[in-house]
Amino acid sequence: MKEKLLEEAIQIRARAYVPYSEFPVGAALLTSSGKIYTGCNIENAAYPSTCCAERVAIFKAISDGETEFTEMAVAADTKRPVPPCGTCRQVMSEFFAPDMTIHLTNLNKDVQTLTTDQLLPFSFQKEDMD
Ligand SMILES: O=c1ccn([C@H]2C[C@H](O)[C@@H](CO)O2)c(=O)[nH]1
Ligand SMILES: [Zn+2]
Repeated sequence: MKEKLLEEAIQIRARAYVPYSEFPVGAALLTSSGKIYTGCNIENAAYPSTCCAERVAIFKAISDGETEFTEMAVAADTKRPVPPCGTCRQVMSEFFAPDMTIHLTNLNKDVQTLTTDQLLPFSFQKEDMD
């Protein structure tokens, strides 16, 4: 499944709306029921209104009623496997198990696989507000 997710993440970059950065990113998220949700980055003339590929994929899945995820892939044309931004890491920590695997890649298919907790250790959680 890892290879399929990497391929889908690379392919969905074609749908990215990136007139400002010209830097398309793709993501593919696997649910525990076996469904794949893809996402691409969607930019805006008001730059901070941009949504990253990772969050588009996660929010598509959540809005479809999905709650359990097993694996994610993220791809961009980078020298090293693309590192997700801090906001996406925080959103991943909200919805993914601490030991869920996230495959980061580039167009050479160099892959770095990390867990949610490795991407954002000591993340703020809803239990911290109890
Ligand atoms: O992991 C990442 C890193 C960057 N971007 C997007 C945000 C913006 O559209 C562009 C440049 O930062 O890349 C993502 O979608 N995911
Ligand atoms: Zn991000």
